[in-house]
Amino acid sequence: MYIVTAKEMYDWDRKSIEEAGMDGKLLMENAGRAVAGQVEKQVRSDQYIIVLIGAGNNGGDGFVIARTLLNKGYAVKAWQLVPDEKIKGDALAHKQLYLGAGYELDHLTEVNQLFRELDQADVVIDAMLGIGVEGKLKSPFDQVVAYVNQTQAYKIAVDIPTGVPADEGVTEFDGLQADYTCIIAAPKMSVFLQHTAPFYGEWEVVEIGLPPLKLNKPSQSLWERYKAIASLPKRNPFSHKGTHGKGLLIGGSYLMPGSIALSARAALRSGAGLATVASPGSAWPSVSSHIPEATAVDAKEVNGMLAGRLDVDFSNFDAIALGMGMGRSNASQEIVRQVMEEADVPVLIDADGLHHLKEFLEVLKNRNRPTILTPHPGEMAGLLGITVPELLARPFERGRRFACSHGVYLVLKGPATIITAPDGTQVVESSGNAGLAKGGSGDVLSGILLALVMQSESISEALCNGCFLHGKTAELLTGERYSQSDLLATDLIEGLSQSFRTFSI
Ligand SMILES: NC(=O)C1=CN([C@@H]2O[C@H](COP(=O)(O)OP(=O)(O)OC[C@H]3O[C@@H](n4cnc5c(N)ncnc54)[C@H](OP(=O)(O)O)[C@@H]3O)[C@@H](O)[C@H]2O)[C@@H](O)CC1
Ligand SMILES: Nc1ncnc2c1ncn2[C@@H]1O[C@H](COP(=O)(O)OP(=O)(O)O)[C@@H](O)[C@H]1O
Ligand SMILES: [K+]
Repeated sequence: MYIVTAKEMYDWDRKSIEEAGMDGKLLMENAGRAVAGQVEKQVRSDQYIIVLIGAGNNGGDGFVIARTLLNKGYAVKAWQLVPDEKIKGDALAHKQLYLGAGYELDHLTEVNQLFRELDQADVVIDAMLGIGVEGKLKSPFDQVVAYVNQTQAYKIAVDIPTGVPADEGVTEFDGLQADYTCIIAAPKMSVFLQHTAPFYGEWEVVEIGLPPLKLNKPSQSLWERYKAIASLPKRNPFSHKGTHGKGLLIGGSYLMPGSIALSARAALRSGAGLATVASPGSAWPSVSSHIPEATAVDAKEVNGMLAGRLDVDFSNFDAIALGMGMGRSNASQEIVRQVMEEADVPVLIDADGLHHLKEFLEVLKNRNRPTILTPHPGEMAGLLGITVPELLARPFERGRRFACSHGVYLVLKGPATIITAPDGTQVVESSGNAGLAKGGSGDVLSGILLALVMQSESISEALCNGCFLHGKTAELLTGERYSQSDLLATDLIEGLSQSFRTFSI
């Protein structure tokens, strides 16, 4: 499923009408009917529904929704919030169909009158503004949105909650706080941004009859369950341990032995054939006690942290993951540089590895084999030299620019993880929950990603599937045995079995 900007959505609309011969009024009918269908699943016919209608095509959808629900016997009142002359084009055509069907329309003359009605409503359908919103909400929408937000009614937004921008980059706005949003045709970018996503509530996308073959393909899409099921690695009955990849994991330190142990264990639980750990000797007993299946290589250390160069032939491995629990000692930086310059295999860099890498980012451009960076927003902001709020205001654009200019795969982690390929293609993986907001989940993810990179033809698919398994495991576990509060990274590793059995079929 594609993720669109407002411009891409308008472009789809235009192409459907101008090049594929669709009729704008038909698209609006389809949109309104599809939304009404979702409303019917959630609302009883004895509940009092108010539909709030604005001036543009979002308001046009509102007329269709109100008419469709009234046709089916629902208790609906439609309120037009703008003067008659503001309603034009397809929206006007649907207003006329609404009135032609004999239904009543209330006009906003005095807001307190509407507010009294809103106090009585069980359900409010927000068809005030959609993707056409520009700037801060003007009167009366600013007052109406503020009032609706504090009512008890169940709030359903059409396409996008009023006031919320469709695109990234706008951080100051007043938005309607929806319980549920019925999104038209494709999710907008703001569904996945941390400052806008909460306004959507639960959301679903409805299909409205746009002709897919005639539409431009946006460079952002959403990773979905069916894609994971089709592309997760399958075990060959005649395989041996070498078939599934020999991974080298570099990291850990005397005071942080847990991270690398979590990564190594997650890699083996995710199908890797062999996991070899390069950690300081002082950390190794602790690491091996958590993952006896892993082997070790000798590594020099100073003050319990990796130091100097590793005496390892990187060509003996199929991929490397670097940085988990490594610590930030200057002495460890040399290893990061060595791996980046000498390892002719895919390399994943996480955590403290990213901190060291920041000092010599130019090395990325010289690598012949894939490099994967897996920062959380704090680490990404550090790589870019900006603040976290600056990053989160435009994570798609910032991430794309960085991945393209440095030639890397970027896994920008968060509630919605944005995976960018070096060609700028972006996939959002949005599974998981706040059970993952705990130290160690990132280390588990690194191990899963390492394993999948070694077992997949496509790096992008491996990264999407790795994030999918990580998030889905958290969902499965918190739906059964655990809660989001008590879930540990170690539980996540053991829970991977359940995800593989569910999705890798
Ligand atoms: N394929 C498709 O794309 C389909 C799209 N469809 C639907 O169309 C929607 C997009 O419709 P759209 O383009 O008419 O924009 P929309 O969001 O209704 O707003 C425009 C109005 O808002 C007003 N306005 C703007 N900013 C404002 C502010 N700050 N404060 C106050 N007012 C403000 C602006 O007023 P003006 O500035 O002109 O006074 C103008 O009148 C889309 O979300 C979906 O629901 C479906 O029907 C089916 C097919
Ligand atoms: N609220 C959340 N919802 C979904 N996923 C989350 C949430 N919080 C964190 N995650 C996921 O958990 C992981 C945390 O990684 P990271 O911050 O590197 O953790 P750590 O370094 O502590 O192990 C990422 O994959 C992130 O996407
Ligand atoms: K809306």
